[in-house]
Amino acid sequence: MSVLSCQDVRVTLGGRSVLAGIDLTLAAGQVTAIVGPNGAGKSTLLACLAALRTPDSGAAHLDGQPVTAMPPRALAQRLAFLPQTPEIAWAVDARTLVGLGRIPFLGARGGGSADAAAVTQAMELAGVSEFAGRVVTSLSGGERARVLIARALAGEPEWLLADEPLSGLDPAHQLDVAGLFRVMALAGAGVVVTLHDLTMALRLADRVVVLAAGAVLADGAPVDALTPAVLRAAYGIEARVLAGAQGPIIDVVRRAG
Ligand SMILES: Nc1ncnc2c1ncn2[C@@H]1O[C@H](COP(=O)(O)OP(=O)(O)OP(=O)(O)O)[C@@H](O)[C@H]1O
Repeated sequence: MSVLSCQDVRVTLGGRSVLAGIDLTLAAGQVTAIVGPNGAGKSTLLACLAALRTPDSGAAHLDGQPVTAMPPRALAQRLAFLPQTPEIAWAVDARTLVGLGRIPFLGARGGGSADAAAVTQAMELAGVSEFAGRVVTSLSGGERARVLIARALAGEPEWLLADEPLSGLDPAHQLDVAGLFRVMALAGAGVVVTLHDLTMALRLADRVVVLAAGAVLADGAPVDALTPAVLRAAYGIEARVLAGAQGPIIDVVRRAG
């Protein structure tokens, strides 16, 4: 079973400690949600795990190898990163964009039938087959977000690190994408997502890591990590965990006094 981890990761930006020594060991086959207030360091942590940022000290490892020392192509064959605000500068059609997810696997002669099949399957899984011929810049924000999820899936990654992948999606598509993450985890992939929707974190994740001010405040099964006391300390809110029809929901009552 693949393991993605980081040890004593520290990042200082603009003279401020953004990550203050993070230790995490993430197992594949699980959905892990990283939650926490704005500026807590969630995106910075994800970037360190994906080798997109080199920490000032400490390191992230994939199966014991420092991610920043792995050849980018080898890492990209195993790990896909979905940024929070992806830019699409090219007016290409959606199928071409999703095909970019196969780049780490292409040989000198370009893609073959296996690559084409992976692209088709990724578009089906993400529910974007109907957009195949549409120019991506003409798609709505949520449609584009799902095409980018398909691009990440096209590489059939062992690890998917996604920064707020559900923001901008309507409730039905949030459920679809959450279900997709579950299917990936059941198939053995490691899925790590940052989320602001705490009820979604409760329902979607096997494990929740609560970051606040660059430190891990809680880490465990969702109902153990997202307690009223943790939410008060992390966000400064009074919240209740209620029984909903489909499982627990988090009712945010007010700011803590
Ligand atoms: N280049 C930079 N210079 C100074 N500070 C920075 C820089 N980049 C990020 N930061 C700060 O680092 C902190 C952590 O940012 P990060 O994007 O990791 O937070 P986050 O938890 O993902 O927040 P959000 O929920 O708002 O997306 C923020 O306070 C941010 O302003």
